[in-house]
Amino acid sequence: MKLRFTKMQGAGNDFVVLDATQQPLQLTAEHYRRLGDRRFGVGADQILVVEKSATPGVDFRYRIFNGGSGEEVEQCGNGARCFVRFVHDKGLTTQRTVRVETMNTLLELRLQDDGRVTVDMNAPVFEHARIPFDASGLTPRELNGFQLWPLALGDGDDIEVAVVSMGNPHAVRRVDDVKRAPVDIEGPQIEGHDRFPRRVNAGFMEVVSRSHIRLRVYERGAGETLACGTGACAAVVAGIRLGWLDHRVDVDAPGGRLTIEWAGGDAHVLMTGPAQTVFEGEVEL
Ligand SMILES: N[C@@H](CCC[C@H](N)C(=O)O)C(=O)O
Repeated sequence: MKLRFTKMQGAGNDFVVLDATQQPLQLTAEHYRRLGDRRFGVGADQILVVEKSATPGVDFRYRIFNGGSGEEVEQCGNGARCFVRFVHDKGLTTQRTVRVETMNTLLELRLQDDGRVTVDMNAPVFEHARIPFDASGLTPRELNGFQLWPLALGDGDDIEVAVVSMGNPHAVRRVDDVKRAPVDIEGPQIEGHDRFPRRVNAGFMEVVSRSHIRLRVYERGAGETLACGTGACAAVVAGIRLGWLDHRVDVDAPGGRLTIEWAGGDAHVLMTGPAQTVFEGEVEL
């Protein structure tokens, strides 16, 4: 089977984007892993499938598959920005504000005049059952009315994480120097920790000032990526709840900068950042 694709990136988080608006795609997890494979396929952190929506008032549906595992997941912030760029560049819409449904949410996205995209990422979710996170028997450290949870890792060390869902699960750990953070060792241990029944994205956040953090994320099903949009939202939300950050924060990931705004409470999280096409191609699967 031959498949046309667009390769895109947002702050270095890279995607294979497939247009399924004209006819549905019948791909398996193995196909998605193959597309994500940097040696035997195209290479991408995630594969995004753009479809028509059957819901009134919603412009598109887009589905997200992790490139490492091939599993379908709920949410992808950098992917959402690339999705908007894609539907514009392909002439699938001329609207600058687009409404799209993912597996579990509706997002509203706005293509800015400078080419960046702002995504309304909805309100963060803290209920453990909805993350999901199993805190039974754990005693958290309270800070500013929010909790840091102890997590025992394989080597016997206990770390502390804040937990939040941005539609997908995140554990955020504060570190002194993100360049030296043990992302490659602790990342997989946190991702597969049995306190997270659906696994988790593991963020390592260095607080530079109240409006600036540095962040690395070991993503569920993809490994460490150059940026994670939902990870940036989760880190800023956790940092605000813990009293470390103000309401508008620049997040420097290894691949670029995202700006995250959150007023707290039930307010929606806004994420702004770049989205670019890298090349187009055809692949034999
Ligand atoms: N790169 C993403 C997140 C993609 C999904 C994630 N790996 C998961 O499994 O939840 C982003 O920009 O948010």
